[in-house]
Order: sequence, then structure tokens, then C-alpha cells
Amino acid sequence: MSPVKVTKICCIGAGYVGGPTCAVIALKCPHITVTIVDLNQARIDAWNSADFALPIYEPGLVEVVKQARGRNLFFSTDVDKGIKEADLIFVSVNTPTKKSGVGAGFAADLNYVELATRRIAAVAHSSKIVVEKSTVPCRTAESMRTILEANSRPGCRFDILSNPEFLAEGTAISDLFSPDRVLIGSLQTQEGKDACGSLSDVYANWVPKERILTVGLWSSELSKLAANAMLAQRISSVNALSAICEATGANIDEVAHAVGFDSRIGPKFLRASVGFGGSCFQKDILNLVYLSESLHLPQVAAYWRQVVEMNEYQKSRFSKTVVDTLFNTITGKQIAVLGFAFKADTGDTRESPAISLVRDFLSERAYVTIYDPQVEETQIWLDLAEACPTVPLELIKKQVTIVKSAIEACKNKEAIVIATEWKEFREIDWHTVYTHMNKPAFVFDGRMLVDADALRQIGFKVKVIGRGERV
Ligand SMILES: NC(=O)C1=CN([C@@H]2O[C@H](COP(=O)(O)OP(=O)(O)OC[C@H]3O[C@@H](n4cnc5c(N)ncnc54)[C@H](O)[C@@H]3O)[C@@H](O)[C@H]2O)C=CC1
Ligand SMILES: O=C(O)[C@H]1O[C@H](OP(=O)(O)OP(=O)(O)OC[C@H]2O[C@@H](n3ccc(=O)[nH]c3=O)[C@H](O)[C@@H]2O)[C@H](O)[C@@H](O)[C@@H]1O
Repeated sequence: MSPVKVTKICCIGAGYVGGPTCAVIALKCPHITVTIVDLNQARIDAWNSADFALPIYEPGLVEVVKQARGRNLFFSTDVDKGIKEADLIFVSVNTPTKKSGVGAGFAADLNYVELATRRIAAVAHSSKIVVEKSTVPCRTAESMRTILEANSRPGCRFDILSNPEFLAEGTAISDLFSPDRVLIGSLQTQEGKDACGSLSDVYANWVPKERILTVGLWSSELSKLAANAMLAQRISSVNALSAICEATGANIDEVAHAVGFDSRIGPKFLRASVGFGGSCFQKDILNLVYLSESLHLPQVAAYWRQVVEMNEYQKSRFSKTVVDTLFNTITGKQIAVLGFAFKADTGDTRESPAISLVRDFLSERAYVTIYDPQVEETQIWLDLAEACPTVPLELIKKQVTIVKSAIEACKNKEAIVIATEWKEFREIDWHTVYTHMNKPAFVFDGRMLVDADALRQIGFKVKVIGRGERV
């Protein structure tokens, strides 16, 4: 046997990963037909929209979809047809943290992966390479294989690969165009290696061969959790140091710069912040914690859990700084929150630290005005309703206003809180903002974004995360 040449790909799940990843495969491999399927009709309609109003905001994505859609890239809700026609199927469905049952709050909910796998088993009439793209606990591929093999028809075989995705939102397209590495895990049998060869050949259309790493299935699955855990650990480490900086008068920017200059440590991912957000860091670490506990490794579990606990501490520490600085009460005060996405250049709000901040301000009975350049108003209401489950939405709406510009958000406010590092917040006309604020006018910068000295010159009182200066 030798690797099958892939000509038709189906991707189950048209979300933040499935959409951009397979759109880029279609762009780079015009000889392969790529169909991205999803059960969510509204999402597929948006991917197919005539004006390219795509369901996710990602710089460069529209250009990719414009070039490939209708040529060799298709979006559809016909999941069964997509599965039947493909030689290779990516499973790129969501794997959120379980909300109930065994492992609730820690383990990954694999229901969507299982349903997608069962659908493949039910409708496939020919052999398929099935690729785990979703982030999953170690040995999930084995469960997928068991389901598929128990249901396979004569002459129809399934090879399972793990091919975790490392893109970051906001830079997804450049990450996909030029990945640090592509990781493919397979069984170390001849069939497994052949399947791995088939997928490697797809990526080799644009990724240098030395960046395509092939490993065993379980190593591949664990490497994804490990990479996210270690990235998040760096942020929690720098955030822990930011608390020391604030207490001592040191500057976290200078500390991170000095530490990162050590080539063994490196400068990336050392930016102190109000806390990390996003759909994956917390979920994947909790998943690792659950795995460690299941393996009777409580010390290992405790070690990783602390990364998430430090992140929770950082968010609440920042809220407390706002309250303490505003003379120990924000009841009835007007606060502008700039940014609601979990990071700049995305409209994604999953686990955004801004949600925790607004929840804390609401519990202190402050009035909050929110502006974000990409997040939809409906999404903000959904997030706040979920974050404050005991407060009726009508009451939340009495305390929160959502506006269409940063200047409008800041008008007549006592304090501005920067929660997302959108570039446009650095470039606001701060003189105009100052004129229209109540005095003393405070800025709390949770992203080390603004020129604090320039703002102080204007008259603002400024607190920046990780800096010990007095306001
Ligand atoms: N968001 C990110 O930046 C990254 C996410 N990941 C991982 O990738 C996976 C997917 O994440 P996202 O794309 O962010 O999730 P998402 O929630 O944006 O997209 C998942 C999609 O799968 C669809 N879906 C679920 N079950 C289905 C089924 N049985 N048939 C057809 N469609 C189905 C949902 O309708 C949804 O549109 C997760 O495991 C995540 O941990 C990995 C790297 C980066
Ligand atoms: O598995 C995933 O979902 C992805 O998770 C992260 O990507 P993402 O969450 O999209 O974005 P990051 O750039 O990693 O930022 C995550 C959070 O950390 C924060 N952050 C990041 C870097 C930093 O130095 N400081 C910091 O606070 C960001 O503001 C953001 O809230 C990883 O970077 C990706 O490699 C991975 O594929």
C-alpha cells in the first residue's frame, strides 16, 4: 500500500478553526475539492453570503474565501453528502468544558465529536481518512476508531489521524499560511503511516517538509494540550509578577523585556494583561487537570490548576484596583469599558476577561457603557446574561449601555477601563475624551496599551497593569 492521493476533503464544523483552516487548504490546493459542512444553517448562510459577511471576523479571511469559494471551496449543511464524497474528513467541532455529569467543570464534552464520528460511520460507503482537528483529551482517537470500526461496511476502512490546530485568532490566516509546525499523529502501523503520508502531502503544497512533524497518535493529542498549557502558564507567570511590580514600583514591561532577552526564555507571550481569555486556554488546562486526576497524579493536576487560578486572581485583582482607586466605591458611578473581545482583531468573546470585569462592576451597582469595534451587540447581551444568571436581562439592560464608538462610550464617565488591546484605543483623541469626562478622570489600562505619561499630561489619573506608579 502507499498513501492515497487526497482529492476531496470534507470538514465537519464551520467554526473558528474549520472555516479558516479548510479555506486556506482550498486556496493552496486548487486540485482538491474542499466542502465545509455544519448543522448551523445561519453559519453556513453567512459563509455563503453574496457580500462576504462571514460568520467570523479574521483579518485576511475574506480575501481567501473570495478566491476559493465556488472554485474548489464549498459550504453546506448537507453533512451526509460531504462525508460520502470525501476521501479525507476533518472533524473540527466544538469540545467545550462539560457543564454537568462526570468531570463537570473540567473534562471536555466530547458529545459533538462522538455525534460527528457516528454520522461518518452511518453514512460512509467507502474508505476514509478521519482527522481529529478538534482539541481533545489524550486517547480520544481510540474511541473514534472503536465507533468507526464497529460500524464499518465490508471493503470500507477508516484510518484515524490527529492533526491539532495551533492557529491563534486574529492571526489565523498568517498562522495558517506560515505555520511554525503542522503536527500529524498516526498509529505506527503501515496503514497509519500511509494515512499520515496522505495528509502530509496535502500540507506539503505550501508548508516546508521540515515543518511537518509526524508522531504517534497519543503524543499528538497530548502535545496540543501541552502547548496551550505552557502558553497560558507563561501569561500567568508574567501576571503573577505584575502583582509584585504594582506592589514594589517595578515595571512589568521592563521585567518581561529583561527576562525575555534570555534566548532560552524568548520575548514572546510575556505581555502582562488583565488575564487571558479565549475559548481554549482555560478549557484545555482544565482538561489536562482532569486527565492528571484520572491518572492518579494529583500533584500534576494541582500544578496546572494553579495557572487557571492565577488567571482568575488577575481578573479579580484588576476589578478590585478599579474599586479601590475610585475611592472604594463605584456604586452609581459611570464606567466606560473599551473592548469586549478576548483579544484584539477578533469578534470572539468566549471567556473574555471583559465579561468578568463588567460582571464585577455590575455587582458593585455601577453603570457600564461598552464599546467594541467587532463584537455584535446581541453577543454582549448573551454573555452578560450568562455571566449574571440570577439577574434578569431587563435589569442588566438598566445598568449597561452598548455604543458605537469609543468617544461616545467615554462621554460623561468617571473612569475608562481598557479591556481589549484594540489599536484604535491607542489612537483615540484623548484630549477630546478628557474634555467630556467627569473629573477626576481615571483610565485603567488592563492591556498596557496607552501612553500613560501623555495621558497624565492631559490631566488623566492613569493606572496601568503591572506598574507601581501612583495615579
Ligand atoms: N478557536 C480557536 O482559535 C481554536 C480552536 N481549537 C479547537 O478546535 C475545535 C473547534 O473550535 P472552534 O472552531 O473555535 O469551535 P466553533 O464552536 O466555532 O465551531 C464548531 C462548529 O461545529 C459545528 N458542529 C458541532 N457538531 C456538529 C456536527 N455533528 N455536525 C456538523 N457540525 C457540527 C457547530 O455548529 C459549530 O459551528 C475545538 O476543539 C477547539 O478547542 C483549536 C485551535 C484554535
Ligand atoms: O487552541 C487554541 O484555541 C489556540 O489558543 C491560543 O490562541 P488564541 O486563544 O486564539 O489567542 P492568543 O493569542 O493565544 O491569546 C489568548 C489570550 O491570552 C492573552 N495574552 C496573550 C499573550 C500575552 O503575552 N499576554 C496575554 O495576556 C490574550 O490577550 C488572550 O486573551 C494559542 O495561541 C493557539 O496556538 C491555539 O491554537
